[in-house]
Amino acid sequence: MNFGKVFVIAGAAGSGKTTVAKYLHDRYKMERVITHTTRASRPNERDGVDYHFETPASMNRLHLLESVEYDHHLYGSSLESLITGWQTGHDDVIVLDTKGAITYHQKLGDRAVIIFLTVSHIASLAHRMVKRGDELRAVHSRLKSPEYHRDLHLPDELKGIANVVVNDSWSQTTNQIDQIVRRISSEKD
Ligand SMILES: Nc1nc2c(ncn2[C@@H]2O[C@H](COP(=O)(O)OP(=O)(O)O)[C@@H](O)[C@H]2O)c(=O)[nH]1
Ligand SMILES: Nc1ncnc2c1ncn2[C@@H]1O[C@H](COP(=O)(O)OP(=O)(O)O)[C@@H](O)[C@H]1O
Repeated sequence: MNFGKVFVIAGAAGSGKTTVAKYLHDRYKMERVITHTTRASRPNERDGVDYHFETPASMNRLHLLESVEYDHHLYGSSLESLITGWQTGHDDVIVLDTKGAITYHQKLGDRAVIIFLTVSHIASLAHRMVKRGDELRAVHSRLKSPEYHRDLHLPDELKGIANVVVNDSWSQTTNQIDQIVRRISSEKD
């Protein structure tokens, strides 16, 4: 089988990770890797499409490549789902926290293309979460969590490795993402 790349989208809550993952799927046919979580689904989220929604017991039975605790809930991804994506002949795209991005870099090396999203004004993150339809209680919990504050900044382990994209203007973001995809694809040739 032809193993491809996995584009790992990391960054703070509300920074646009899911939006960028959807763009990479729509524009470049990348396969979205659906990860597992024990958190409750949000309005408009569907099981098997946005996440595989799990109970702590069902999460425990999975064979995960890596897993993390984020804002009191478990999240994890499997090697099997990466391989299923590559079997389509396309690259994969996955949305992870920065701890997961570090693990992917350590385990997969150049096969993992890390994109770290940030914004110029931190306050816009909470506004985007509210606009997205998150419950206010969930937004407050997120803003209080140490993981949210940790993921505002690029971790030392990914300095010089991750492609940093400031997602203030969507048109500038797509330009930058297009440049990254072109560079990676020219390195493959
Ligand atoms: N390490 C890791 N992180 C994950 C996984 N699935 C989701 N995440 C991350 O967990 C964090 C919380 O995700 P979510 O509850 O959907 O909140 P959001 O960032 O506001 O969209 C985000 O940083 C996700 O990227 C996974 O399988 N592994
Ligand atoms: N450049 C941008 N300008 C304004 N809103 C944006 C931008 N990028 C994403 N959004 C919006 O911000 C909200 C959060 O984006 P999302 O992709 O869900 O973030 P994350 O997955 O990182 O939590 C969504 O409603 C999305 O449509």
